[in-house]
Amino acid sequence: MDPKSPEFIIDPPLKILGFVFEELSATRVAGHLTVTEKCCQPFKVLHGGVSALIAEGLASLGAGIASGYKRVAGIHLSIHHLRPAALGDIVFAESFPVSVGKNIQVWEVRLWKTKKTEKPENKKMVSTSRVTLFCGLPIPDHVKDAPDELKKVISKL
Ligand SMILES: CC(C)(COP(=O)(O)OP(=O)(O)OC[C@H]1O[C@@H](n2cnc3c(N)ncnc32)[C@H](O)[C@@H]1OP(=O)(O)O)[C@@H](O)C(=O)NCCC(=O)NCCSC(=O)c1cc(O)c2ccccc2c1O
Repeated sequence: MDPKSPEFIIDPPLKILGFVFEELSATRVAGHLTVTEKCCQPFKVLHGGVSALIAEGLASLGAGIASGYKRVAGIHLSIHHLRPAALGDIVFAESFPVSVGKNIQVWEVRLWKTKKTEKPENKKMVSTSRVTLFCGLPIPDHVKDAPDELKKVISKL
C-alpha cells in the first residue's frame, strides 16, 4: 500500500478496505467497494461500521470541497441499515449535499448493492445516512499543508 497514492491521501481507511472513488465534487461524491472478508462482520455481511465509515468519508470530502477546502469535522451521523450486503457483492456509494451553510453542512449518503453478475440497474439500497459537518475548524501547524495537498490530489483524480 503506497501511502503517497492519491486515494490513500484522500481517505486512508477507505483505501485500505478497497474503496474506489469515481467522482469528487462539491455536489456529488461517488465510488464503489467490493465486499471482501476485511469489510465483513462475523455473519459475512458488510459490517455496519464500514457503511458508516463510507458515509463519514464521502460526506466529509464533499463538504470540504464545497467549503473551499476548509477543515471540516463530522458532528452527527445517523444511518439506517436497510438490507445486508453479502461477501462478493459490489456496493455503490453516492453522496450529495442537502444543505450547504457557511458553518454547517448536511450531506445524504446512499449505499446500493448488486451481485457481480447483475446489471447496475438492478441495484438495491443497502443503507441511507445523514451526516452533519462543521466547516471551518482552525488548522494546526503540523497539518497546515493538508488542504492544499487534498486540493492537488482531488483535482488530478
Ligand atoms: C433488519 C432487517 C432484516 C429487517 O428487514 P424488514 O423485515 O424490516 O424488511 P423487509 O422484509 O423489507 O426486508 C428488507 C431486506 O432485509 C433482508 N432480510 C429480511 N428478512 C431477512 C431474513 N430473515 N434473513 C436475512 N435477510 C433478511 C433482505 O435483504 C431484504 O431485502 P429483499 O430485497 O430481499 O427484500 C433488514 O432491514 C436488514 O437486513 N437490514 C440490514 C442489517 C445490516 O446489514 N446491518 C449492518 C450489519 S450488522 C453489524 O454491523 C454487526 C452485526 C453483528 O452481529 C456483529 C457481531 C460482532 C461484531 C460486529 C457485528 C456487526 O458489526
